Amino acid sequence: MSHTETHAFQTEVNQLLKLMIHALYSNKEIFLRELVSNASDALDKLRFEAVSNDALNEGESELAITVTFDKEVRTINISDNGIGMTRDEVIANIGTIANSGTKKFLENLSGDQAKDSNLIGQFGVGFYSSFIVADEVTLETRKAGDDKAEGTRWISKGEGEFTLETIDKEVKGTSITLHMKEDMDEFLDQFRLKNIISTYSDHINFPIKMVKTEWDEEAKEEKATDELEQVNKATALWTQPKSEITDEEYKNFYQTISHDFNEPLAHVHNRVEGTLEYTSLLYIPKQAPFDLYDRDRRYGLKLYVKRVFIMDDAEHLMPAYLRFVRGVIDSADLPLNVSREILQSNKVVDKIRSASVKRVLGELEKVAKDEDQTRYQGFWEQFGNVLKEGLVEDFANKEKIAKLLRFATTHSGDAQQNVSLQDYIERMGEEQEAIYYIIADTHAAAKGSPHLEMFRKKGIEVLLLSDRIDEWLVSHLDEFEGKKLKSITAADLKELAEEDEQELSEEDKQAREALTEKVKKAIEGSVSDVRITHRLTDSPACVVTAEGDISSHMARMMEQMGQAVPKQNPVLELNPEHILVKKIEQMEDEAKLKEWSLFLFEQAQLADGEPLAEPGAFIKRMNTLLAEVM
Ligand SMILES: Nc1ncnc2c1ncn2[C@@H]1O[C@H](COP(=O)(O)OP(=O)(O)OP(=O)(O)O)[C@@H](O)[C@H]1O
Repeated sequence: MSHTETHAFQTEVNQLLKLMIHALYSNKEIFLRELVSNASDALDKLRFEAVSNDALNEGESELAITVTFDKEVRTINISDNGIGMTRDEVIANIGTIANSGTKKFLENLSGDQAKDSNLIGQFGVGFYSSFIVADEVTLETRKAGDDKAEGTRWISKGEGEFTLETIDKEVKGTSITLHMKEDMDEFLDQFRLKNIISTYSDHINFPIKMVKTEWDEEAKEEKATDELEQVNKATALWTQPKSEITDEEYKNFYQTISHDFNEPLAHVHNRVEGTLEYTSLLYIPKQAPFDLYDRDRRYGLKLYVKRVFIMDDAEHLMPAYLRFVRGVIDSADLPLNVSREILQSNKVVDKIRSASVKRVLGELEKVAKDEDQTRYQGFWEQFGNVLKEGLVEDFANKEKIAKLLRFATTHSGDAQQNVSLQDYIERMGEEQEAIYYIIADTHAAAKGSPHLEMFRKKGIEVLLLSDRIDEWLVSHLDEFEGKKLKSITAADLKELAEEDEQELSEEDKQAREALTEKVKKAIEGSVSDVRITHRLTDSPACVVTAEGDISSHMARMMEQMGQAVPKQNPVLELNPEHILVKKIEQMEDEAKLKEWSLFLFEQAQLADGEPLAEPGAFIKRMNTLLAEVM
């Protein structure tokens, strides 16, 4: 005798369900696409596993999905004779969110349903979409090859709990019955269901069957017969010639394989024949999933061998920096029993991968060249920081990736990253040799840095970098099209100095030397050197990294990551034209000189976003100095 156990959903599942029902209400019919897509995955898995273990077929030769409905009792049923699930798998897959990233994400929701529902696009839709249309869902499943008495029935109203029961199940696979909500009559209709299937699931690789109906002349209506008929084409979309596939079909196929309810940004579809034979259909999504930065996240490509599904998440087919690409690769050259280990060091895979990467980058280049920049801007906002990883990861395509980068710069001054390195070079003056950048913790800090003063005055554009990965990025991108990339906070910026120095008299030069010596002596131990600046016009002082040292921004990042960073003193640069510096130059009293010099040093550190060693001492010093002059 079986007994019924009641389990509570994880709180996160409840939250997700509520959000999904709210967000997808106007798109209700996708529940069918999602369930059919899951059924198709289950058939794919069975077909693959049965290659090496025929017993899993349990004597059934045809793999298919059946969709039926019952108007009287208000139910729709979607069944497959695929791989099925064990009881433990049901618990793990349905009603739990194993992924820690999901939990973290949900903790960040605002509670404002309208606002949060925009975020649902970052999730896969999947099984839970059943609850948009159903007030109770019954899932019955049995793993292929298991004892027929070992089936599992899962029932839930989608309100906090589900029950589990062990049942006899004759046919392997999964059967899902949706008890439809009161206002969902439209779906209890042959024509409507058939229509949804042909819109979204025509190219599912397996037959989808419905009960055949016949016109009953007497009753003047369609009547069900005992026969089933196939209602989809069941041809894998990627095997069709490009010219015969509509945009709508490409879009629907994307949504089916990705469980993403947004449209894709772009796709590339190629058939390759010759020494290698394969087809690839690759999609670039519009919106990043919430777990794009989660290390445990699965990758998006499905691998097929001669139309037989082999595996999901075939991460060797795309490098990590293109992990957002979804789609299908179907090879005629790999063996059916190919494993993840074999994929790791396989020449065929390497070739497919490098050609696929080129296609994706080529497509991005095309989108980037569009006159209307909104599509590329959208892509960049979602995936720009991931693409930057490619500069380090993919040496062979470094140039191509560098061309796809976009930056905020002093040209417009706003935070939007929309300037390419090519745009920058086109705007460069003839005598400018380098591409200049500044890195800070935030865009505002970069934009407000005193280091920019001279660049502004001379009309030289500077890249304003403030993404965490940027420090790493510039350390791997020394040059672009023959122009060096140079930090404006680095020690030597001689090119800015030359013209200034030529105009100086010998006397002025000596005075400046005396000034720097004096200040250096006054705050010895805090700075590695004191120099006259070429960078400032309005501020009295700034700090720069001593030659050979790592930048202060990098040092801060390393400290945050718990790494030991050797103590390094910066160079203090003084602006001799500034009134405060002029006053210091005249100062005789050593104690006073020390206080003023420290004060300049500390404010320069603050302007650089640098935390002060002793903030309390700084405030005290400032107040004393203010009181003196008031
Ligand atoms: N018909 C089915 N047969 C066998 N297993 C299934 C079936 N439907 C769902 N599952 C299992 O439940 C899991 C969760 O399904 P769900 O639709 O929630 O997410 P998913 O298919 O993994 O897609 P995504 O997370 O991208 O939305 C699946 O990964 C699969 O293991």
